[in-house]
Amino acid sequence: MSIEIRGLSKVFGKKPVLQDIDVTIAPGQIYCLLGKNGVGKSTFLNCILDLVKPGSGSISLFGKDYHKHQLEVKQNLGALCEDNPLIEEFSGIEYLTFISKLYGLSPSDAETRINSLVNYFFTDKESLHKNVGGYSTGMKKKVGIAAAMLHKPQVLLLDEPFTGLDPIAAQLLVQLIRSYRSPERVILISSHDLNYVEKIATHIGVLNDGRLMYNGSLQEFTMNGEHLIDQALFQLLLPHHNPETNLDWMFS
Ligand SMILES: Nc1ncnc2c1ncn2[C@@H]1O[C@H](COP(=O)(O)OP(=O)(O)OP(=O)(O)O)[C@@H](O)[C@H]1O
Repeated sequence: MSIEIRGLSKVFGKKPVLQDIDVTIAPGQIYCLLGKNGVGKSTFLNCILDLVKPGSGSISLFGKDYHKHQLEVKQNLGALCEDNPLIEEFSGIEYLTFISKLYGLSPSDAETRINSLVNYFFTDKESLHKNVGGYSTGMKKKVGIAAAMLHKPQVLLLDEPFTGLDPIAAQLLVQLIRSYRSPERVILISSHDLNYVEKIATHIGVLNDGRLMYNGSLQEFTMNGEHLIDQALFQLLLPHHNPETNLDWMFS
């Protein structure tokens, strides 16, 4: 049931973004991928989603080679992409209904699941009957997350799920992700929101210079809670940073 990645590399132009990455993300884990802007987190997720073609390497999900068993793998995969593409001319309800049909849910199952997700995430349910094109960033994000989870995928990938959510919605998402975790499911999340990462992660991966600079448990990362997660990340990525460099002109 795991995600197995071996020798994954990707070059854009002349820039190596991912270099020979090996990682296994096991069932039951909530694996949070961290790293500076532009380091390749979305590229990594998009390779798993088959949205970006890797230069080399192999990806298998639940023991099945992605390319040999595309349909079976994709049926068990749910994803929120960073750009969260929705169909702007549909209402939120129409969009979720459309997604439920793509995954072959029966109309009654679809209705039950959509209603419960809508009740969970949206206080203003009226707006879900208006076109998605007029939604705020956070509302679109909630629709995207609901769409990713409607079919109860075994592998859930969420790229920056907290960005744009208000603190209430973000906390609801924290609870939802925690409850969704099970020994049969793998959850992989890319995020800069360390407060929320700290609440959900079982495992952490830190991408830097194309490689996984850290890959292990959250506990180990924070040295059993001795460090806050942001301190641990800062220490790992910028151990020699001098905050006093050359900004005197701004503060005088
Ligand atoms: N389609 C593309 N063509 C060319 N370069 C790309 C493409 N997609 C991404 N890149 C480059 O690959 C690098 C990694 O981008 P990516 O979006 O994966 O980073 P990220 O870690 O998700 O960044 P952020 O935290 O800012 O969202 C960046 O330098 C980006 O400019």
